[in-house]
Amino acid sequence: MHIDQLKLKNYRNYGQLTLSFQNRVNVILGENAQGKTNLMEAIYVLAMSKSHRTSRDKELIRWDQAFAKVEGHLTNRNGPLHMEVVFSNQGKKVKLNHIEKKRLSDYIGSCNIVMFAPEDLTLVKGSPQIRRRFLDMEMGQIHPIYLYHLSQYHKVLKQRNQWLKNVQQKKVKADPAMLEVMTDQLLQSAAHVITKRYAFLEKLQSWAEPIHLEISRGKEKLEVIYAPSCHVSEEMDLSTMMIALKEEFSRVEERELQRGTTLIGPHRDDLTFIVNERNIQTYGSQGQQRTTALSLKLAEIELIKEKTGEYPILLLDDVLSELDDYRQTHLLNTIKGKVQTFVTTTSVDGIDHEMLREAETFYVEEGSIQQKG
Ligand SMILES: Nc1ncnc2c1ncn2[C@@H]1O[C@H](COP(=O)(O)OP(=O)(O)OP(=O)(O)O)[C@@H](O)[C@H]1O
Repeated sequence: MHIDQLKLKNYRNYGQLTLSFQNRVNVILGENAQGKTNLMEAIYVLAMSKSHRTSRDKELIRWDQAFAKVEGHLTNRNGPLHMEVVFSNQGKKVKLNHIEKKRLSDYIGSCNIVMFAPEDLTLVKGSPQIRRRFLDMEMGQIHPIYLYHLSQYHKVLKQRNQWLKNVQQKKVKADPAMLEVMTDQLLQSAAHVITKRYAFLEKLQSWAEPIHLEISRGKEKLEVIYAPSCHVSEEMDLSTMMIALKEEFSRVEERELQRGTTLIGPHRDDLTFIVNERNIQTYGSQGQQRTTALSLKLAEIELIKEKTGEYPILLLDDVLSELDDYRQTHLLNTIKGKVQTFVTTTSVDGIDHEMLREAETFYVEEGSIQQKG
């Protein structure tokens, strides 16, 4: 799958912009703060209908403008595809082949994207939130139904948390029947989310392990493990998981009423990365963490290919220079000739790879772009 043309209107620091891309590698060159990441973000937004770096859609609209529009002509295995996202005061609208889609899950998944940005290098050591976000974003693309269960979960979680808070502040009575209704609703979506996460991780692991072994020159065995916030396990099917969750919720009920919030569930779950049987969150070197992040991204690319039948578009935002020569070469060799790739960098000096020499180059300066073949 690839993007042939991207059009932006009032997006971040771009007024109006139309760019045509090469099927393979496109290099976006420019000084700091000129709009390189904004361009990558726009491609991400086109695919996912939201930004990878902010949840506030308003930030995407160019200052003092009423709306922002990202539009793309793409080609996938079924032929040409037109995608469009508009942000305005009335919220967000998405269109697929010029037809508005009311449900985002009917839109997301039409264009698969893998983004590798400096933030991803904190995937291992950063907060659990970063790892959950990684799971949610990646899974949402290949299993739109996952997004449905996840949004149901968050909807009920919000209500349940509000109610628990009201009880804690003695604004409402702790009615056990009320709590049970909300808990039952919550654990149903929770069970869907958790079983799907387990299944996804098993697949991801099967791709990431050999990739990681290769990048570490045969020295490191990577395991990615789901770390749930309560006693559930991979072997449980959906109904067993619901029964287990019910027990877990009754176990923490009193504490939840005291604390005024939901203490267990997918919003508290995490991932653990083990290399050669050691947890690298605690013991990993910087290099091991980088290699892990890279292995996971490369695994995702293969996973998407396996699931959808075609390679995703790859966005490498300012990360090539963060990797050493060996990892850079490994990354570029892996994607060579098969994945449409966008690379941003302030300079190509330190990156010596035939792929970049053959690439289309775009120079970004203060929200305007010049193309050089
Ligand atoms: N909504 C907006 N409207 C107008 N300009 C914006 C908006 N949001 C961000 N900008 C501007 O975009 C620029 C940042 O662009 P971007 O993040 O793409 O930088 P970059 O080229 O990737 O730089 P770096 O190499 O430092 O990451 C800043 O000058 C910022 O002021």
